[in-house]
Amino acid sequence: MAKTTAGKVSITPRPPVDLSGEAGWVPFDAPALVGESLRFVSGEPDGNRFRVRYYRDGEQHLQARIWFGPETEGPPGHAHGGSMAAVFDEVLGLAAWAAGYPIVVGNLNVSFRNLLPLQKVVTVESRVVSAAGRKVMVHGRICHGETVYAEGECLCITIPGK
Ligand SMILES: CCCCC/C=C\C/C=C\C/C=C\C/C=C\CCCC(=O)SCCNC(=O)CCNC(=O)[C@H](O)C(C)(C)COP(=O)(O)OP(=O)(O)OC[C@H]1O[C@@H](n2cnc3c(N)ncnc32)[C@H](O)[C@@H]1OP(=O)(O)O
Repeated sequence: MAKTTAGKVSITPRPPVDLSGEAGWVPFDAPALVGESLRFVSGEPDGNRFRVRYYRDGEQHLQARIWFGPETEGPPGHAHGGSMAAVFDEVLGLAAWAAGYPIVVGNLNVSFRNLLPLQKVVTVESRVVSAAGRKVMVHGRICHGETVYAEGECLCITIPGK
């Protein structure tokens, strides 16, 4: 933390983080699919909130590598639950779009399983598990290795005319 000449507090940018994917993952260009609107989570790739990179795995599932920066803090030293919910809203909604469904999120259930330490790179896995009529169900989890930090169940509703 440092004071600028105008007296405002500025937060020192953190160094680059490794958001590389696993073998067989292919980078996924989210803005090319849905435009530049995903700024709440993905908008500051060098900032201190989230840093995100999207991939598709060998089975075409959307995967995200996400760094939860210091500005996502909730419990001291750990990510705010709402920050994890925001990540699920974007990643699971985007997973439905990537699977060909023009949707908005109608309902999102999040189970917080473990406190997520700040400044950790985690993986957000996603699976489109069903599609019936206008309802598309997408499941996901925020995890690192064997540790699951949160699980999300997302009911997406297709937008008529899109
Ligand atoms: C001007 C609109 C622009 C829309 C966006 C356009 C383009 C988007 C372009 C790019 C997208 C960019 C990024 C995409 C990637 C990630 C996005 C992030 C995800 C989000 O950040 S997105 C924001 C948060 N999201 C909302 O802001 C939604 C607000 N909301 C609504 O817009 C309506 O509420 C809607 C459309 C959901 C439904 O409204 P509706 O009138 O079209 O349809 P209806 O109510 O009849 O529901 C039909 C059937 O779904 C069931 N159903 C509905 N809602 C349910 C619920 N909550 N729980 C359980 N079941 C539910 C009903 O029970 C019925 O089921 P049944 O047919 O069996 O009766």
